Amino acid sequence: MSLPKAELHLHIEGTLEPELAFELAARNGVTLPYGDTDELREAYRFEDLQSFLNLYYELMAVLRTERDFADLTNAYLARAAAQGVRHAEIFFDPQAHTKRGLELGTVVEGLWRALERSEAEHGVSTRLIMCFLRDDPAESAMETLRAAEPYLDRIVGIGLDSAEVGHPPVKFREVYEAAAALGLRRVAHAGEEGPPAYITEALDVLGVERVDHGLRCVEDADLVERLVRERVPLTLCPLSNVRLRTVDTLAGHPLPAMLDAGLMCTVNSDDPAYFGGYAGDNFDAVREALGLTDERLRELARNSFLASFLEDDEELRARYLAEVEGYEFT
Ligand SMILES: Nc1ncnc2[nH]cnc12
Ligand SMILES: [Zn+2]
Repeated sequence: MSLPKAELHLHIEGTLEPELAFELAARNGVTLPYGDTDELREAYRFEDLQSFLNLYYELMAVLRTERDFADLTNAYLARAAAQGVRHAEIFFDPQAHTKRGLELGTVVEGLWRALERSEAEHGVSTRLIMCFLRDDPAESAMETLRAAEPYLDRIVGIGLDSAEVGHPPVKFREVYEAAAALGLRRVAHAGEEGPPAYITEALDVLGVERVDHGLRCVEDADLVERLVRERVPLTLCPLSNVRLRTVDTLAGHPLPAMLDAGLMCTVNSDDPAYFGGYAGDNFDAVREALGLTDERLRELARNSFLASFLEDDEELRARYLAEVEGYEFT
């Protein structure tokens, strides 16, 4: 769907399509344990978040040089632009690369090569959000934050991702405090597989401004009421939820009830190469499976720009919002 939208929950490593994975493997002399792209696609049947993460981290082995990160990002931006994405706030997982021996600079410079040309080449404005792996020690996150200080002019904020259950937000209290002191915006995955209490903790202990997923808030009426009252944006990822089995079917997704409750929902793609679709595909899928009206879809698009970190360019945000209001559905 070409409805103008911002993508607020997108892991750049999760945009690695099988074809590009094999191309980069050949370029870098990396052997993948899959014969071809069809065999690799066969592996995209996930039981839960962890079974996906295992493949996600395995395939990162093909990303080795600045050029690889630039090519990956350019490929994403082209696909996103074709689906109406006008602004993208992009996550990356520095520790997943530094633990493989890459320099943080290789990753950031590579991403930046694509991002700095994105508005001119793809018509997509961008921001970069550095995520910490919550199943790694908090000390590693703190070291990563310190290592990123030379690049903070290119990084708008921090996030928290990877295996959620057993790794509550409070584990990263000091890291988030340090990031806040550096002027970084704060988001975190919470309530994807983890309990509603993790959402509350992300708000109260980490001071997050958006909750990534936040799906399981629906289990706690008081929490829903709070999220509505405080207008906390939730970056939902419907196709991801189906593939990772956090919902049984797309038709049973709580998105319509969440919108009816007054929650500030947005729709995003998470790891589109793995979950069957980019941002526009997610909009198409919820329209089809959940019967969302055009005005509901417009609300989701409006929310995406309102929830974006465009405070440094309110003129651009206003332009995007005007595009949303003027969009004619087909
Ligand atoms: N959906 C997701 N949840 C947690 N960590 C992730 N890393 C990449 N995608 C993720
Ligand atoms: Zn995610």
